[in-house]
Amino acid sequence: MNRILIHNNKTEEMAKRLADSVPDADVATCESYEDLPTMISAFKPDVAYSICFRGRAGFPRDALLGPDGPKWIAVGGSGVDHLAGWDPDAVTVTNSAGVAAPMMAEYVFGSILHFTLDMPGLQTDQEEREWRGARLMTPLAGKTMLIVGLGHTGQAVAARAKAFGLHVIGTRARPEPMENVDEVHASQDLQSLFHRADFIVLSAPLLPTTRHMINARSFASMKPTAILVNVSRGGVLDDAALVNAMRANIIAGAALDVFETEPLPFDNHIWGLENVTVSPHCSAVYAEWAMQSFDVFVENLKRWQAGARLTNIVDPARGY
Ligand SMILES: NC(=O)C1=CN([C@@H]2O[C@H](COP(=O)(O)OP(=O)(O)OC[C@H]3O[C@@H](n4cnc5c(N)ncnc54)[C@H](O)[C@@H]3O)[C@@H](O)[C@H]2O)C=CC1
Ligand SMILES: O=C(O)C(=O)CO
Repeated sequence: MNRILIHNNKTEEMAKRLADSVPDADVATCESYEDLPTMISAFKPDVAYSICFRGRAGFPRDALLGPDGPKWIAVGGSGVDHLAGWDPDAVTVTNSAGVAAPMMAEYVFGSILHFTLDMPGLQTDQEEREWRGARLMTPLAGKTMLIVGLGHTGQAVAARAKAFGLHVIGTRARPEPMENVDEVHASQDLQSLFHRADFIVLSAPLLPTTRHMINARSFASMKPTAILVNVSRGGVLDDAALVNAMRANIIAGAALDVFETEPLPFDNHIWGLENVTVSPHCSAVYAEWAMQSFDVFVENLKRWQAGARLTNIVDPARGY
């Protein structure tokens, strides 16, 4: 019988789903970061379904990857940077990439439209009961969107971008032609693309090679009218460079869902920047997301028990 540990902040429904779908499993649950190390040494799980549900600070990575840790860690999201450095010969890491991609694409377009329809200006007029007349709208059709990271999320964004009539260019680790993307470029060509983009969407994994991939040099090449949306990881973007760029009006707007430090500290300068929206790492979160992600794991668990190859295995060097 397999020992399966569910490490999440809503374990009850998951344990029930597991009991229904995989009845011959010994299941334990843990809803905190603090209790996980003790739980792992007592229970010695074969498998852990684990999600980074409270931010990276205090995440019990070492317990999960330690000698009593599971042989398979199924991450209930897409990003696995909180487990960075795992040895793939000792532990297999899988994810649920793709589940939240449609939601994140809606977040991206909601954020862009917030700026292009001048929602802040309209809100001000309404609050002041002031019929100021037309505020200038910016149509999306004919503009260029640069998607940095054409994986599940990037491709979901691209599909919606095409419906808006955007010209879509993007980068990925292995460039190959793909639907809804007019030009797919290699990741190392990124710097040469910024000057063409009206909208820049970050959806690449955080790796040593992508840390601060968007930096002062990148901002210097962007259009002053550019709008940046980051739904990937805070570390992909150099926060200090962003603060400088926004203060100097080097770009027009930014929508940020992820930050180098999460939760974003009270005194962080980003909170007070003009033309910047801040959301607390929630672009993927909707009511059904947790269980839909868990279902990816359950299907994989059936494969594991049948001795078949797992899906969604993440390569630690590539991050996907
Ligand atoms: N804000 C949130 O709540 C969420 C954030 N994420 C973040 O977004 C990232 C992407 O998520 P998915 O689309 O599901 O991942 P995915 O694994 O489907 O795609 C990642 C893509 O990034 C590309 N890539 C790798 N290195 C690159 C580089 N140097 N430059 C450009 N592209 C590169 C790969 O070719 C791959 O196509 C995750 O790693 C995670 O960090 C994912 C889901 C939710
Ligand atoms: O799936 C991910 O990587 C997330 O960040 C979910 O919040």
